Amino acid sequence: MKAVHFGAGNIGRGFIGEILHKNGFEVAFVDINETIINALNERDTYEIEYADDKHERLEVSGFKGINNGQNPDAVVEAIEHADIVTTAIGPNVLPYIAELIAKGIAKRRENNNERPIDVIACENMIGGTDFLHEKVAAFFSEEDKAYAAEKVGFPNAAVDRIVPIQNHEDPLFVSVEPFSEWVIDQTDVKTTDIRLDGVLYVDDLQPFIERKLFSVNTGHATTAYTGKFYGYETIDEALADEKVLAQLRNVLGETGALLVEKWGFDQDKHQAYIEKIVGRFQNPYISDAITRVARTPIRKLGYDERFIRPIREAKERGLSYTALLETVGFIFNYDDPADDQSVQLKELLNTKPVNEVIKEVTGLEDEALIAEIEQAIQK
Ligand SMILES: NC(=O)c1ccc[n+]([C@@H]2O[C@H](COP(=O)([O-])OP(=O)(O)OC[C@H]3O[C@@H](n4cnc5c(N)ncnc54)[C@H](O)[C@@H]3O)[C@@H](O)[C@H]2O)c1
Ligand SMILES: O=P(O)(O)OC[C@@H](O)[C@@H](O)[C@H](O)[C@H](O)CO
Repeated sequence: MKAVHFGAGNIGRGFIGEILHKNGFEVAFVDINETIINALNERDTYEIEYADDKHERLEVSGFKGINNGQNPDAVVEAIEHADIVTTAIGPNVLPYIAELIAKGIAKRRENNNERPIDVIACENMIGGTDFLHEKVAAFFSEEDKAYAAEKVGFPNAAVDRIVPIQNHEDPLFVSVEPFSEWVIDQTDVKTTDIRLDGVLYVDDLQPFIERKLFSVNTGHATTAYTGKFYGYETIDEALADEKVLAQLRNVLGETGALLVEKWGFDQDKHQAYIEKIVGRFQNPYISDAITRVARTPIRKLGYDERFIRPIREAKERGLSYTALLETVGFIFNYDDPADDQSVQLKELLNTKPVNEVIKEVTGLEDEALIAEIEQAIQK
């Protein structure tokens, strides 16, 4: 079995690569990072270390690297012969790889390849694969469209594992938290004979992705932006401060109340899920930079993203969103000169009225809510 995976970064090598390897796949990692691609081609193995007191390691083998910037034809060829295509490159990058995926699918059609294939975006985004599908379909001919409707699955997915930025001499070595969860919407899967061990296949992904995004990611981002406000550099360091921990717990209390009401989750089980998350963030064997978790703040302020969507839905249901609003205030005040979106956000705030910036980045039209956000920013 063959897989093509876009993005040989932290989660790519540290989770998707792990699962594909354990399931016996040969993996072609596609990336523009020359150091990583060269290392993948020079070496037969790389190691994953599980960050706990045992420090166990897994040796991953059976891979190669393709630089899509330098060798796009090799990517098309790899997709032509693959059983599965996965991505973990960041939502903003998905449009840039869409054409290559479309070309690979067109090649399969031209060669009368009857074997189905699934394309799965493993990004932190609701409807990530739907978004990628839309971008890929824009490059389809009418024949490709008909072929893809029959032979190409685009299932949405949720992935969860904390993989911080790696600073090792070995560019392939990756240290990951032991916990992991990969959930795939099986209703859109076309390769029904492939069932990846380590993946949960479900009929309705929505409760899973919302639970993950609005607990793990809303909580993580809350820790990062609140932590940065109080002068910290890493997530574990920030959570040692009771003010940051309290903000995290308050936010997870608000999204938890929403999720329990919306999806009918068992209250106690959800509380246990929250406790697990707090423990994961406090993992002493992981040092996760606030700049990584807080990266691309404009994306994180999006209409369907980890803050604005739970705020909108909590408001609709008459639930509390005070702590979520406070965190949004911290995001608008976030400053990382090395993050393009942070710089862009500052520029917007320096050149336009605050309520206009809020509308622009959040997509909100609810004037009362916009005013509440403005107050939170000023506070
Ligand atoms: N790291 C985590 O803890 C984690 C967990 C779950 C989900 N995710 C999601 O996975 C995605 C990737 O996150 P990450 O932390 O692994 O980031 P990362 O920066 O470590 O990896 C992204 C990789 O994509 C590559 N890339 C960028 N542009 C590219 C292009 N045009 N073509 C090919 N490759 C390109 C980069 O060189 C990099 O190696 C994000 O959507 C993130 O939200 C991350
Ligand atoms: O990847 P982002 O920028 O959407 O979010 C940053 C982190 O919260 C995220 O990468 C988590 O580590 C991950 O989602 C845990 O599963």
